[in-house]
Amino acid sequence: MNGTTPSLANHVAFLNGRGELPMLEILTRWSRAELYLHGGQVTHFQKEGEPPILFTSQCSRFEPGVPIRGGIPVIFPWFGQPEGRPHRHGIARLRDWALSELATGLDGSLRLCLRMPEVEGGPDCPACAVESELVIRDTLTVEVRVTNQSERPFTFELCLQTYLTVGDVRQIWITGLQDTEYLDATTGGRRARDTAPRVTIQDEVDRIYLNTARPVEVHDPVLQRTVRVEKNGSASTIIWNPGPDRARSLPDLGDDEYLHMVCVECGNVADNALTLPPGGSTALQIILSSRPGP
Ligand SMILES: O=P(O)(O)OC[C@H]1O[C@H](O)[C@H](O)[C@@H](O)[C@@H]1O
Repeated sequence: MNGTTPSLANHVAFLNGRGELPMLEILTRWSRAELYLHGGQVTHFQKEGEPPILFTSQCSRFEPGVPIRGGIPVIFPWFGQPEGRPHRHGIARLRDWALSELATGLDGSLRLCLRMPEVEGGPDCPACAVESELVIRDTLTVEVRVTNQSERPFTFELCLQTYLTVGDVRQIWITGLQDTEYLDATTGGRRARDTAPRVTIQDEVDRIYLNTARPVEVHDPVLQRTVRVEKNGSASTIIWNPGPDRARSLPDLGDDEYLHMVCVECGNVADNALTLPPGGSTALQIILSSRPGP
């Protein structure tokens, strides 16, 4: 390390997090983040002088074998609960990932690489490698790469299920999805087309928008800011808020917490599921940023 590179020790602490699970706390000159090796999951990202950008439930469980409710779960190799699959949203959010690289940039950014334990191949998932790379500064960049290490084509779904903090979900509006077809999970997956310039949320919303590469912005008049979710390598965007009734049925989400979150998930799911040839790789990237004003 040369003299101009900021020292890692001043920026990263290895801690026992909630439930005694291994956690990294990361400080940069712009921001603070937390990352659990469980699920390889970022659970906190906050810019100096702003409310957190990511939401994590106060009621989340932090236990081996159970997903963390909040932050940015990695969903792979299936989305939801297809018939015959053992867990909702796949295996990646249940595994303990390993830290493979940690480095400071000359500008003061922090870069981390993580690896999901090797999948040797079985009925639920063929042999594959799953890695992620995070860059933390005044923005948060997360990239997940999947490589098919098996000898046959591998079809799968992949998604970064970003939970964003909002002041009051009933007052936000979401842009970037106009004229996009979606599957509405609240009506059994019925197809519809969003013609409105803004998505607003007054009750449960659970939509898989298809064939859209556009960034999405969440405009928040209560927190007086706009959060932007840019993406690369993603054809689907999912918008989810459980609304009051579903929130009450989720044991790891407080009854009123649905008011303070919205998921803007980027990936390739449903019609946009990916197929990799043997040896093939794919990368999915999101970049989260915020600016003042709704
Ligand atoms: O409760 P989970 O398994 O974490 O799923 C939480 C939510 O994830 C996605 O957003 C899906 O579109 C929703 O249907 C689901 O309810």
